[in-house]
Amino acid sequence: MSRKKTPKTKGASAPAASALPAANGSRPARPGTARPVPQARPNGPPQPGWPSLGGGDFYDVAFKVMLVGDSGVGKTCLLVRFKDGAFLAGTFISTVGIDFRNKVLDVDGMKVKLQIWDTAGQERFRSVTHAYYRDAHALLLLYDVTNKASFDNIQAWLTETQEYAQHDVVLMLLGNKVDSAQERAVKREDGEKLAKEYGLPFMETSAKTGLNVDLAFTAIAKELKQRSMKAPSEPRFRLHDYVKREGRSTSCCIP
Ligand SMILES: Nc1nc2c(ncn2[C@@H]2O[C@H](COP(=O)(O)OP(=O)(O)OP(=O)(O)O)[C@@H](O)[C@H]2O)c(=O)[nH]1
Ligand SMILES: [Mg+2]
Repeated sequence: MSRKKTPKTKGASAPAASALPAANGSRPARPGTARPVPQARPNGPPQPGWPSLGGGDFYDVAFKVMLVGDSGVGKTCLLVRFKDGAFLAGTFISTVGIDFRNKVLDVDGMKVKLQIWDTAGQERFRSVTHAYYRDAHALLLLYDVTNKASFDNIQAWLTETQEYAQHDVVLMLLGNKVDSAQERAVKREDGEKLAKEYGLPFMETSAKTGLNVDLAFTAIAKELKQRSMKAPSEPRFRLHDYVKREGRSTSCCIP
């Protein structure tokens, strides 16, 4: 069994479209940085005595996750919340092209690296994002609960997904900005109904408070990890059940 270390210069499988710069002050998107396939190690428990994983450099298996949805729904903020535990308040700076961040999670004793691609929601970048769908192992479809149009557009995003993504891609629907209760324009039940219609796991999130943010990515990591194991020793992970059980609603909790 070998434990992988995030290479300084990464593989060159991503479409060249990632050469577009990011306008949001994060690292510019670089070409050729995506990993094409889950890099599963042979099954088995992690070896003792490996170097400290403090820097998040080492991983057993890696997956590519994409955030998609209309401009302004909070994709970049969700990613920043997950990666850095912070909220990008203030002026909204729309993503240009595509950007990514890596995060390694400990999932039941295995280091799962998520390479998370933050796409631009603006129409003019659509052709850029199309090129990335095919390598994605999971897609998080976001709408903004204060913006009905972003919810109505989810069907169009699903159509794109069907057209460009792998048929077995893991999907999850997220209604973001639930902290803005006064401005809510999409009821939780409507999100649930849409999710049910398409057979998607669903949660409401807030990049501002952090509600359900870690949970959404952890659920995806668990599902992808399990799928990558040829003969899983653990009981089958059920994404829908997990999200239903663990997801919190705005009324019940402080994240
Ligand atoms: N109240 C609240 N505001 C949020 C939340 N998430 C994002 N925002 C705000 O919504 C605006 C848009 O957020 P972004 O994350 O940049 O949106 P995006 O989906 O990445 O937009 P594009 O890059 O254009 O596709 C910003 O002003 C954020 O501060 C949230 O959970 N709650
Ligand atoms: Mg963005």
